[in-house]
Amino acid sequence: MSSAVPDITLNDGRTIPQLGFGVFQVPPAETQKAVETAIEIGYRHIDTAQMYGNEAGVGAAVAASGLNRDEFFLTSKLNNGFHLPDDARRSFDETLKALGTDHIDLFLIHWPLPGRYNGDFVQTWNTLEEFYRDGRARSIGVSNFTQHHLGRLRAETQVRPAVNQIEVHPYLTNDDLRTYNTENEIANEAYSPIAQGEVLGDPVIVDIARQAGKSPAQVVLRWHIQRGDIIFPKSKTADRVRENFEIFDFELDGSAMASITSLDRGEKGRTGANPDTMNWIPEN
Ligand SMILES: NC(=O)C1=CN([C@@H]2O[C@H](COP(=O)(O)OP(=O)(O)OC[C@H]3O[C@@H](n4cnc5c(N)ncnc54)[C@H](OP(=O)(O)O)[C@@H]3O)[C@@H](O)[C@H]2O)C=CC1
Ligand SMILES: O=C1CO[C@H](CO)[C@@H](O)[C@@H]1O
Repeated sequence: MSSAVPDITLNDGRTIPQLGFGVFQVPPAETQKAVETAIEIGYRHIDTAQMYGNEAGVGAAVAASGLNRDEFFLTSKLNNGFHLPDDARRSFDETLKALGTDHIDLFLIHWPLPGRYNGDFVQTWNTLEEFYRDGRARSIGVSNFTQHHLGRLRAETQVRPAVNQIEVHPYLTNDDLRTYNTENEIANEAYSPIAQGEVLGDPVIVDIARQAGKSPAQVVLRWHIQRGDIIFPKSKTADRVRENFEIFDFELDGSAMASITSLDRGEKGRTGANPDTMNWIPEN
């Protein structure tokens, strides 16, 4: 992969660019253009999901780029209504078709859905293991899993998740779960890295940004990079997409890192759903 973006090595030996572009809430009709802009800027890692309804736009942008498929790192996620094995197989085929590829770089279980399917995300994981073994998913992982979900996978399945994609930002540092992931060689992917914009006006962050000569978003994204997490901020605004990419020419010192980490509000800082109660299945 060519760019200043560092690679992280996953537990299966594959590598993933530490910075990518997320497309949650990018409308399907605008996704191709948004991803083309990101590709022009230099992004090669794109994070989508069946739930976002915009995989085809991602695929169209990759095709239009004229770059080789292996220049890209593409992630998608199994939608909540498709945990049963045959549904997962069918929807995985649709994901590959929409993305216009015969393999995906990383495929995740989007949510563990504790109250659905008798909580049997283990069976769902076994189905993702099939995709991994037949080579159509180069890496497999999970999202919104906590320690007890991961403990079951560890005890009852063969392939360890390569990543756990969880909410992490200065208002929800999620450090206990991050540490658990690290101890189990599961890479941390930090979603909603700027808390969907909510942390950008924080006086501590604004002050550090002023001193660094950078924007609040750049400072927060840099904080994630220095913590070693994989991030994929989302923006529909080209200037912001560029700004979010320009985070490799400065460094935060230990005191700035600690000040940002101390903004943690625990559960109160969460912007999305709680993994232990989230059972929502989209209508389609
Ligand atoms: N696995 C999961 O359950 C989840 C995964 N995700 C993934 O994580 C990605 C990122 O998280 P997301 O929830 O989108 O939130 P982010 O933390 O990336 O924030 C996105 C918001 O911040 C704004 N923004 C982006 N860059 C800047 C900037 N430089 N200055 C000011 N504002 C900015 C955007 O506005 P605008 O677009 O208008 O420019 C948008 O409103 C998602 O796209 C998705 O891929 C997210 C949620 C859940
Ligand atoms: O990725 C996601 C984006 O937001 C959805 C809810 O609004 C979440 O369910 C999902 O995890």
